[in-house]
Amino acid sequence: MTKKEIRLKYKTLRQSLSESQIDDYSLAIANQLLRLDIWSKSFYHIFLTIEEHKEINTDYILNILSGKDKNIIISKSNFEDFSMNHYLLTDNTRIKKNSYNIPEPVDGIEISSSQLEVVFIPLLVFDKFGHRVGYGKGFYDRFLANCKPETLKIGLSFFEAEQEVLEIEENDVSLDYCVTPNQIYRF
Ligand SMILES: Nc1nc2c(c(=O)[nH]1)N(C=O)[C@@H](CNc1ccc(C(=O)N[C@@H](CCC(=O)O)C(=O)O)cc1)CN2
Ligand SMILES: Nc1ncnc2c1ncn2[C@@H]1O[C@H](COP(=O)(O)OP(=O)(O)OP(=O)(O)O)[C@@H](O)[C@H]1O
Repeated sequence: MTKKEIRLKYKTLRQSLSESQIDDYSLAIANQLLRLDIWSKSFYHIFLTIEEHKEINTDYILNILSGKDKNIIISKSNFEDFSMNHYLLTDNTRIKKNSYNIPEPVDGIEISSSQLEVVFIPLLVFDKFGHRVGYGKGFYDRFLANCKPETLKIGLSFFEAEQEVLEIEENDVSLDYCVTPNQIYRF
């Protein structure tokens, strides 16, 4: 399938999920993550849920991270150049939704991409090769290109892998792992 076809398929699939399914699957994904050997690092980047797009509820992962006393980093997206700036999440961080319904920090201590050790990545679809497809603005491809090569890239998905996504481009950054409610994929 092409990226366009595949985006439509998974947007529709997501919209069919009930609130309780989203909650159950999000918890299952967080529990799967505990089985990965990724917990000895310090700097973890996580996305905040766009509820309107029925994304994974990342609150469970945030709880794990704060329970383990990790540095938690969240981003602000710039829709003019599709870049992201990263900030340390603290007890004082004020979060506000932007015009795309993405919850974002208002301000805070800025962290550079090169400091990140683990990045949890939102996606619409992934395939058996670790290719990922998002909303099509290239935010994460640009962001991940600025991380160190050894930074762990972990996709989170409600649905299992597609056989193959066509039209993969040079800029598309592949995943190291993808975690679903039922499975851990290693690439
Ligand atoms: N929680 C979260 N944060 C994220 C991402 C994500 O996928 N999830 N992104 C991952 O890259 C970037 C933001 N990318 C986005 C791109 C488009 C739209 C959006 O609303 N686009 C269309 C229509 C949406 C649709 O396709 O249904 C619009 O303009 O209305 C939102 C976020 C950075 N932060
Ligand atoms: N590192 C980069 N530098 C410049 N342009 C880029 C880069 N990465 C991706 N792009 C461009 O961004 C556009 C969208 O890319 P793509 O379709 O892969 O987005 P996506 O991965 O689905 O979206 P997102 O990362 O926002 O979830 C493409 O035109 C692509 O060429």
